Amino acid sequence: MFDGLKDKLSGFTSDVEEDVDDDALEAEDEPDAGEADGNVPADAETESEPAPDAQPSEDDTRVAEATAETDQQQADAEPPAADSMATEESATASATELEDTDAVPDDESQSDTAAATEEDSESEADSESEEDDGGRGLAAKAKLMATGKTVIEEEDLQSHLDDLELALLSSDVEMSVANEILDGVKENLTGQTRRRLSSTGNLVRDALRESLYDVINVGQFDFDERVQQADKPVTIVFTGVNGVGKTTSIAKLAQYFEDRGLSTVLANGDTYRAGANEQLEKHAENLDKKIITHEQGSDPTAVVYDAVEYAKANDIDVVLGDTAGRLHTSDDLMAQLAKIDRNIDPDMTLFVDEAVAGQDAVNRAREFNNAAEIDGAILTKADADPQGGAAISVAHVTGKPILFLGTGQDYDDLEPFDPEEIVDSLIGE
Ligand SMILES: Nc1nc2c(ncn2[C@@H]2O[C@H](COP(=O)(O)OP(=O)(O)OP(=O)(O)O)[C@@H](O)[C@H]2O)c(=O)[nH]1
Repeated sequence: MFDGLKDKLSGFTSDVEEDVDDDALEAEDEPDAGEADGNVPADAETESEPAPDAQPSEDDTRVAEATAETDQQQADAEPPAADSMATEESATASATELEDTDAVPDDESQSDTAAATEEDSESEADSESEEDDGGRGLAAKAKLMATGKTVIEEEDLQSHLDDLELALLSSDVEMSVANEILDGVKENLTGQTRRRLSSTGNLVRDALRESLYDVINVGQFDFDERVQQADKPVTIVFTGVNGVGKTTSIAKLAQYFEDRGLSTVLANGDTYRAGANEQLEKHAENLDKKIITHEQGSDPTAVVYDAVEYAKANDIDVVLGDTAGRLHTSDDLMAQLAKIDRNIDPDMTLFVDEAVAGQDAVNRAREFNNAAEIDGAILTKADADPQGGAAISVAHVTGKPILFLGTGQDYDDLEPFDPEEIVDSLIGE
C-alpha cells in the first residue's frame, strides 16, 4: 500500500539529511567555528564526531546526540550559570514539549546560551555568530538539533522542497495539499519551534511526519463511539460513483458492525441501475443480512425509509443505505440525496471512492461534499494503490475525515483509517 509514495518520501528525507550531515562535517573542518559561537573548543568537537564515512542517515542523530553530550560535559566542567543553564536545557528539551524551553539568558553576550533558547533569542544568536564565521559551529548545530531548533537554512532547503513537491504531485497529492505539506516542512525545519515531536534523532523525518499528519488528520472523529452513542437505528447513507466499491464497502461495514455486536439491515437505494438489487442481495445473502429493495426506477427515499421502519420494528442497530452512483454533476442525483436528507435525516453520509483513482477521487470527493455534505469518506482499493495521493488529500480538501480504507475483496478487508499509523507507514517509525 502506497509503496511508490513511501520511496519518494524516503528519498526526500535522506537527501536533506545528507545535506545537513555534509554541513555538519564542513563545520567540523572549520577550526574556529565552535569558538566563534562562543561555545565548545574545536578539539572537543572533533573527539565527539563520527567518522566521515559513517552512514549519512544516522550521522546527524549521532552528531546531535554525541555533541550535545560533549556540550553537557563541557558545561558541567565550566561554572558560568547562564552557560550551564542553556546546556542543561538542550539536553532535556529533546524529550519534552519544545514550547517549554523558554528560558532567556541573562547575559546576551553569551551567544551559545542564546542559541539554545526560544526563537526570538535564537535570532539574536544567529546574527551574532553568523557575523563572525558565516555559519554555525557544529556544536551549536548539534545543540540546535538536540533542542529541536532549526539547523537548515531556507535557501539550502529550497531545492529539496522542489523535489518533494514533484514527488507529492506525481503521487497524485492535490496541489493545495502538497503546498500545505511543503509549508509545514519548511516551517518545521527552518526556525519554528516544533510541536509534538519527541525524537531528537531524525529532524527531517519528524518535520515531514508532522506536516503529513496535520493534513491527513483533518476532521477525525471516533466512528465507533459516534455509532455507539447515537439513538438506534443509526442510519448511514453511502454516496459515490459507480464501480468504485461502494456496494462491497456497505457489505464490509455490515460485517464490521456484526464483529462489534451491532445488527444491520441493508437498503438498496440505487434504484436507477439495472442489477443493483441483485448485487446487494448477493452480499446480504453471503452475510445473512436482511435487505430492503424496491423495483428499479422507484423512489430511493422510500427504500431507505422502509429500511429504517424495519430496523425500528425489529430492533436493528444500523441501517446501511446505498444510493445511485451516477455522476456527481447530475442534478437528479443530488435532488435524490437532498430528498433522503430531508425525509430520513441520516446520522451519517459517507462518500466512497477508490484510492487508485487519485486526483479524480479527490475532485469527486470535493464535488460530492459541495453538493450534498458528507460526514466522512471510505477509500477502497488502497491495497492496489502505490500512490497514496487520494489518501493524503481527501480529508484536507473536504474538511471531512477518511474513516476507512478498503484493503481487499474480502468482507473483513476494511481497516479503520488511523492517521498516525498511515504516517508511520509512509515515513517509517
Ligand atoms: N482490491 C480491492 N478490490 C475491491 C475493494 N473494494 C471493492 N473491490 C472490488 O471492486 C469491484 C467493484 O466493487 P463494487 O462494490 O461492485 O462497486 P460499486 O461501487 O458498488 O459499484 P456499483 O454497484 O456499480 O456502484 C468489485 O470487484 C470488488 O470486489 C478493495 O478495497 N480492494
